[in-house]
Amino acid sequence: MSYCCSEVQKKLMLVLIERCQNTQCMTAKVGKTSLIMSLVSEEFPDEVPLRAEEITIPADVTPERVPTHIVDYSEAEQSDEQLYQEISKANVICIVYSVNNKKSIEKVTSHWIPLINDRTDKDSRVPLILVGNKSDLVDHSSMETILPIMNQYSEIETCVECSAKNLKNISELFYYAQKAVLHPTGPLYCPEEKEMKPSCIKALTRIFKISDLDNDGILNDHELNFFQRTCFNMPLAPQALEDVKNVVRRNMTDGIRDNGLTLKGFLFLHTLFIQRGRHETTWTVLRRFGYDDDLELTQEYLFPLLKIPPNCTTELNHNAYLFLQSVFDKHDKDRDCALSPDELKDLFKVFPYMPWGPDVNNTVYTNDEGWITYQGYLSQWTLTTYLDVQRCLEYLGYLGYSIIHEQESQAAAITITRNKQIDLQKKQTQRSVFRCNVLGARGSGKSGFLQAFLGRNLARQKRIREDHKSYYAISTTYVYGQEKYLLLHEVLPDFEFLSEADLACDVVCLVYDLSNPRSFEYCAKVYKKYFMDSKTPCMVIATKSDLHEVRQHYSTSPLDFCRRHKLHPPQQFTCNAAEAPSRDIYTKLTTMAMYPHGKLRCMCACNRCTFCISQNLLNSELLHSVRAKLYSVIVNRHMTQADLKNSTFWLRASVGATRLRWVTYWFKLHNATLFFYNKEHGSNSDLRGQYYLIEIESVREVMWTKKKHYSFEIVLKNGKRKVLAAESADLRHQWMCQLLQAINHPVCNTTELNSYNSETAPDNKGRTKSSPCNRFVNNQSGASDRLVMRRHSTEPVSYLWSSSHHSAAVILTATSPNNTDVDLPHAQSTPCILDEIDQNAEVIELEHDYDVLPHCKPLHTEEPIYDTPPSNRRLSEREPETTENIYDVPKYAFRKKSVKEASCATELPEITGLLHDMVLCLGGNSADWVRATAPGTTCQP
Ligand SMILES: Nc1ncnc2c1ncn2[C@@H]1O[C@H](COP(=O)(O)OP(=O)(O)OP(=O)(O)O)[C@@H](O)[C@H]1O
Repeated sequence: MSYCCSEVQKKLMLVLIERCQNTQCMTAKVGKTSLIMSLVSEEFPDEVPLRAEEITIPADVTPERVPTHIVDYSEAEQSDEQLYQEISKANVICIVYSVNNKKSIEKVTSHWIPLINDRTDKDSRVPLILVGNKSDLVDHSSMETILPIMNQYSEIETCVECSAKNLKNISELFYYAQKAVLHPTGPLYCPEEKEMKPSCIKALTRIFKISDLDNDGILNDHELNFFQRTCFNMPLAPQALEDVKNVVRRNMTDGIRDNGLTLKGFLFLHTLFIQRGRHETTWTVLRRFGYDDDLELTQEYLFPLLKIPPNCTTELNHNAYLFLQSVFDKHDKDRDCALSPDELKDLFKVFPYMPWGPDVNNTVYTNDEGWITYQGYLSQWTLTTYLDVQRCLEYLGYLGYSIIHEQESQAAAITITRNKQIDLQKKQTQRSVFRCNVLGARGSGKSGFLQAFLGRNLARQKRIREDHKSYYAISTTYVYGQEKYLLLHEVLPDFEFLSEADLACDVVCLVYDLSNPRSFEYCAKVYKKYFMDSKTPCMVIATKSDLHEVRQHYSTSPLDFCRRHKLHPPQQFTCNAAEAPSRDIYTKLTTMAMYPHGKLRCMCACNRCTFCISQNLLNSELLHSVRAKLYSVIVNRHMTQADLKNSTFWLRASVGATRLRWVTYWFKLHNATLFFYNKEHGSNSDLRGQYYLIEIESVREVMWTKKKHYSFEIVLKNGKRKVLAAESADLRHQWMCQLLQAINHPVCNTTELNSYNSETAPDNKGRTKSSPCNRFVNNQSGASDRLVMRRHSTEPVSYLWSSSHHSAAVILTATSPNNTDVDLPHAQSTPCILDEIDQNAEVIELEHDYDVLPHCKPLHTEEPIYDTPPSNRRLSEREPETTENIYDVPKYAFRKKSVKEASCATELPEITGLLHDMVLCLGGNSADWVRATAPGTTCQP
């Protein structure tokens, strides 16, 4: 339950008044000071002072958690002036009478209520509580006399009979006093009419609409649960939900439809709560949805604090877009991806006013019927967020963003971008919205340029009414695959009075009419005066390019002007075409805005100017082939030096995602590179690829038992592995030594390559182990890990292993299914791969980039196989605990529940909030309810 902050902070002042004007009355005191003293000391005082000291009850000991001041009034000690002062300060006033003293009851209406009303504003009447003390002295109730008074004066919130002597209803009296302040009846209900006030109906209707997530006019079970959880932090048990609906069904005909609660049923329930004195339920709902005591949305709710540092802009974040998307979907009933006038009206029903005027239709994309499309709708929100973030927050508040998305405040929807200066320094930006100011002389075609961005040609633009004209246009463009918003703003052509806002933007468009000789002059002047020394990129646009171009009456031509100022040449543009105008120019503008440092390629398409001619030359076939030749010469320079005649191995590589096919390659180690070719003794043209030794992290021997592959593995620094295999153990050893020496591994300078024959030492599961092997150099056994310098990787793994062919090796690239590290012996346990190796396969053409071979069939393994027992691996290399691996749910979710948690899990949710009140209000007759909700005798209007 969340109250509005200001409400919780409120200090509640309670004034108890009783005044005796004659001695007779003095002897018959009604006992207000005794009431205060009984509350404080919890016993009836024998001796009572004329007036109790002002008492402050701290928030944590009051039922509603509000600090409460109790002020006593004594005529003997205080003047009328002091009484009036206390009345004006009070939030609630208790008028105490004595149940056995008729005169004191009469004075309530004859004296006290008029006196208080005279001193308070009619619209903000202070709530009154009638307190009948000394109930211990009579055996009848004063309620019969009091009820008509309550009906007569709406400011009387409640009445309570109590006894200071036997402490009956003392704490209840103060509870009602607090309640009268925190949950007043006045704004909600009209006792005379016996119905809710229009402002309350309006607020609850808005709440209903927001909670009706699918906008079908019914709160279904899901929506009711969401509502209950949102307002009362408590879900509804399914049975309880049914009970509630049954209760509404019994009480009215159209309160339930299609098994859901209608607006009528919803309002009926709240009327009932209020009538039965459960105002706090309605108030809880109202406050949760941002309302204050006057049923206005609070400033804190609509305008949460949001500090925007200079040079930063405001954008909607992903969550906010998702929310707005759901709002659109909910109102686009005919699913045509556009909002018809009725749909738009329905969407804004939760607003106190219509926020979008007809100009919005000329600011964003619309469909053929002129209705705002989905894209247009999001664009308009983006525009509001960018130009006026406070307004955006307000609108989001009306739509209930923070409630539906369970956010702290509307401010959670906003992203404040990085300071633009930092973006410029770093030469990169994360912004999504870029502003382009469009400047130009009168009639130069600015409006046309804006409207063309929204896909409207001249014919369509002519249909726009002058009073519906917009000076903004916003839509999306794609720059290098990223979707960005470009916001065009038409600046009034008031040369002398361009404000800072007119100048501040990410890119400038200087527009001139090429058919008007006086048009360019304005652009030139504006540029020189405002933008020449700024870092804002500028683009000159020659509009109406379908018309005859005339010479501009300016000292230099537009093209020369652009050249002189290092601007792009003027971009020709027209919106006078049958089809929608091209969007290229807007993409270019966005690109310039995003990368103000970058140089765009020539954007002119005239094919006449120098820019176009050089561009064409650069793109020409001739230049391309020269460039390619140069490139290949440089790249191959290294290889031409290699002695290609010395190739001694041929290798195969896998191709195909589902079925492994093998390609044979010949490998050659030259200097710091391992080349592979299509052919044995292949020339440069047969070169298929290479590995640089610098990329090799380790080399080790691997082997498996079934096939006699003399294999060794190269682990690259990027985590990939290649398994090569020689036709004999000797050759493998030589290759390994060569490679190890090449990567400067010390082992190759020694005779430490072991002659351990793994074929003779399979592990007890029939798998082979990885082991260095070199029977020609040194036949020591053991130390099998010494050449193994592997690291576990989550990247795809590659295998290479030997074929039985002379001087050949096979390469297989595979991706392990779960990105787990799989070793070569593992591959042996997947016969599907091995069996498909065609040892005699012919050369098959491979993709050029060997390292990006298509993925092969995923490997299905029951258990991973490691060179070293998992316990020997470093902690970081170990597999996580299986329990953590098997379940998607994190481990902590499986922890043993505490007794409290366990009991919570099995129990049904506690019945509180809406349901609680429904049960209380509707479960029995009113007398039962009065007893249930208020111990002691209380009456409500
Ligand atoms: N390609 C074109 N061919 C012929 N007429 C055109 C062309 N483009 C625009 N116009 C016309 O030129 C006139 C001026 O265009 P537009 O209103 O776009 O200019 P503007 O710069 O926005 O003017 P203002 O400064 O008065 O707002 C309009 O009447 C428009 O119909």
